[in-house]
Amino acid sequence: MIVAIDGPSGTGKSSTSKAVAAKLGLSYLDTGAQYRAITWWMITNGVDVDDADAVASAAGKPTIVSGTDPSHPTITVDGVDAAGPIRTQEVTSKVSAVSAVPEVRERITELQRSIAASAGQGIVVEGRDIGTTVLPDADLKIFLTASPEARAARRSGELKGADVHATREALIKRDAADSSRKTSPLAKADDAVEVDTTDLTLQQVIECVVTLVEEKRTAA
Ligand SMILES: Nc1ncnc2c1ncn2[C@@H]1O[C@H](COP(=O)(O)OP(=O)(O)O)[C@@H](O)[C@H]1O
Ligand SMILES: Nc1ccn([C@@H]2O[C@H](COP(=O)(O)OP(=O)(O)O)[C@@H](O)[C@H]2O)c(=O)n1
Repeated sequence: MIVAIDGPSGTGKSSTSKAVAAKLGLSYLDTGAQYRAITWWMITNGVDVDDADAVASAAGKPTIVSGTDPSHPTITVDGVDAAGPIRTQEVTSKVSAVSAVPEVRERITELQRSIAASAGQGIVVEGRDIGTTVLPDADLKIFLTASPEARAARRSGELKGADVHATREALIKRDAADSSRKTSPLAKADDAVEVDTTDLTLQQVIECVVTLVEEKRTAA
């Protein structure tokens, strides 16, 4: 069972995917964490993230390893735990530039496909282009949405004290960059089920996705 969950930032992809995977005994992959990890490596190694050629030449250098246990997801870069550093404002503001570079996407997509192929019990993979590009044959595709206001309120709740207005503007800017890039943009697959989470609790979203997976399993 391969489940692809895509959507913009703050729609609930990570929390939903982790909970659904844990409940159904599936593995879990946060593909945004992988793009954040390669961005962190570029920053740490002095690569100018706005120089696409420099990013492309360095794309093959870091070794990124994702742990796929939904109750304890991990990410390392060259053997170093990157879970903390990949969540800084600096990485968040630079990740869209790095993830738009085709050589980066090629490398990370290959990694994602090999992780999905080796997940014995199945996997929930969340990101921006999973249903459209990475795993177009996924058994179930979900596209989560929510209003920019709801997403900004959720995100600024996490980043304690962050200004909701500034958070909303940053989210909108990142979505626009992710949706307009040439290679594998953020997009809903034609066969994805769209779930608007604006007025749903996280628990309701989890139940909705679990029901959809169970329906697929029964039909298979
Ligand atoms: N339906 C929901 N209602 C309220 N808060 C939610 C909901 N879904 C997720 N959240 C909260 O919003 C924040 C962002 O969720 P997250 O799963 O990280 O989104 P994404 O992975 O899409 O960026 C988290 O703090 C999460 O607990
Ligand atoms: N499949 C994916 C996942 C993430 N990304 C990029 O990685 C960034 C960070 O993704 P994320 O899922 O960690 O973002 P948040 O929703 O947590 O803010 C996105 O803004 C995209 O630029 C991507 O290009 N393709």
